[in-house]
Formats: sequence, C-alpha cells, structure tokens
Amino acid sequence: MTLNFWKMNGAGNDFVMLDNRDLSLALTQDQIERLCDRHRGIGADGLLCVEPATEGGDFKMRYYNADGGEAEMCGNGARCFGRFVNRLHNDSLTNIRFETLAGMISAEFEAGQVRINMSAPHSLRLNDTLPVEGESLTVHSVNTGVPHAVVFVEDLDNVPVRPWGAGLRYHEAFKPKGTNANFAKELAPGSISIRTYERGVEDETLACGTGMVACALIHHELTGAPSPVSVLVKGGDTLRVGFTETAPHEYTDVTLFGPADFVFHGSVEI
Ligand SMILES: N[C@@H](CCC[C@H](N)C(=O)O)C(=O)O
Repeated sequence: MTLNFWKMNGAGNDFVMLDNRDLSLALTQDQIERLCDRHRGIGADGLLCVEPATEGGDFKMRYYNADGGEAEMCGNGARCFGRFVNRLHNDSLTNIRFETLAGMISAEFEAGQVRINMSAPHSLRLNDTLPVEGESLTVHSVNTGVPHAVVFVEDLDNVPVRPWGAGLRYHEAFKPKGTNANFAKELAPGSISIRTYERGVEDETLACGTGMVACALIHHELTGAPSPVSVLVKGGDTLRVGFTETAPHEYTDVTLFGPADFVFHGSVEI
C-alpha cells in the first residue's frame, strides 16, 4: 500500500502527518514505529492523523509517539496539526478547534506561526525529593495533556539528560504510565531554557511543547514570573507560553505560540 504523507516540525520536534479524514487508514503500532524509524523509515519523533470530529470540534487529532504508542496530547504536534489542516483547506482558515484525548484544543494562525489554546493542566506537585541515578533530585510535576516531571538545574548544558530522563520516566513515583522529563534553567525572570527527554521516543528531542508549558508553569509557581514565559529549547527556538492563574495552582487560557513548518511531502510503501 502507498501512503502519502507530509513531514513537518514544530521547533525541531518532527512529525509524519497523515490525512485520514476518510478513515481509510488503520495503521498498526508496528507500522507507525517503522514509519518513524530514522534508519528504516521516514524518521520522526511522532505521527499525527487528521480524523473527522466526533465530539463537537472541527477535526480530531490522533497522536502517536515514535514507538507507535498513542499519547493523549502533543503541543508541538498540535501546532503542526493546525497548520496542516489549514493547508488541506488551501490556507483559508483563521482558527480551528480539534478534539484530542486530552480535551478540546483550539489553534489560530499568524504568519507561519501557530498559537494553541490548551486544556487545563492538572496534577501539579512541587518539591518532591526523588532518588535518580544515585542523586537526590528536587522534582516538580504537572500534567499539561501528558505527564511531565520538571527539574531545575544550574548547568543545563551538561545535565545527563538521557540517564536522568530515563530514571524519571521509569521512576516508581510515575508508574504505571511513566512521565516525560524536563530539565530547566532560569535565564532571567520570565525566561527559561529547557531540555526534554520524551516518553515514547525514549531520548532527548529538540523540543517538546507540553514540556515547555509544564516548565513555564512550574517557573511561575516557584518565582511568581508573570505570563507570558519565554522558553528556549534545545533546537534553538524560543516559544511563548501564556496562562491565567484563576486560583492558587489552577490555570486557564494556557497557550503555546511558536513555529510549525512544512519540510517535505512524499509517499512511502507500507
Ligand atoms: N512532543 C510532544 C509530547 C508528545 C507526547 C509525549 N512523548 C508523551 O508520551 O507523553 C509535545 O510537543 O508536547
């Protein structure tokens, strides 16, 4: 079978994009994993499908990690999804609402950049002390559509992202679903730099949208920095996270603004 696909990236987090509005595709976990394989496939951190809405949105977004497992949400993927859907409509849309397993997301378009409005974060925890790889880490956590652990560090360049990331991802404290793991450093009040180890990729990625939101909210919790918070990612882009705190530790209007770029269009045999 020949599959038409588009390749996109959001701040370096890269995705295979598929138009499944007619529901003709039913890819297996194994097929998705092979498509995302950087040596034997197209290569990507994840795969997104556009499907018809069933719960009052304009479309449904399905997101799969590179290991072929489905995840509830992907912030960079959602920005790419918005731009991709707009391209399928000859760039005639100004905004869309789409369903995800983490709730309804809306996207609006601004000169190649996309702002998404995300579902309310939950399960915020601050200052847990956890043993990881022989170190005692101060770990914060929040679910921004998918689970994230956040550790602030002094030396972000030299933080052992893979071993510490995997240590947190599989930590007893986050079982059974595991977590994504972020390492962050304050650059200035309201400005942070982060690196993320992604669950389902099982490695560091160049950017993670839900991770940026998690780190920005924790930065706000720890320092009181107002919205928006600027977040510099490993890939070199700086994105903006906006939010409104409605009550202590309760947030609404959580937005992520940044690039969503087309890379190429092709076909592949599966
Ligand atoms: N890259 C994403 C997050 C994708 C899901 C994540 N790997 C998980 O399994 O929770 C983003 O941009 O948010």
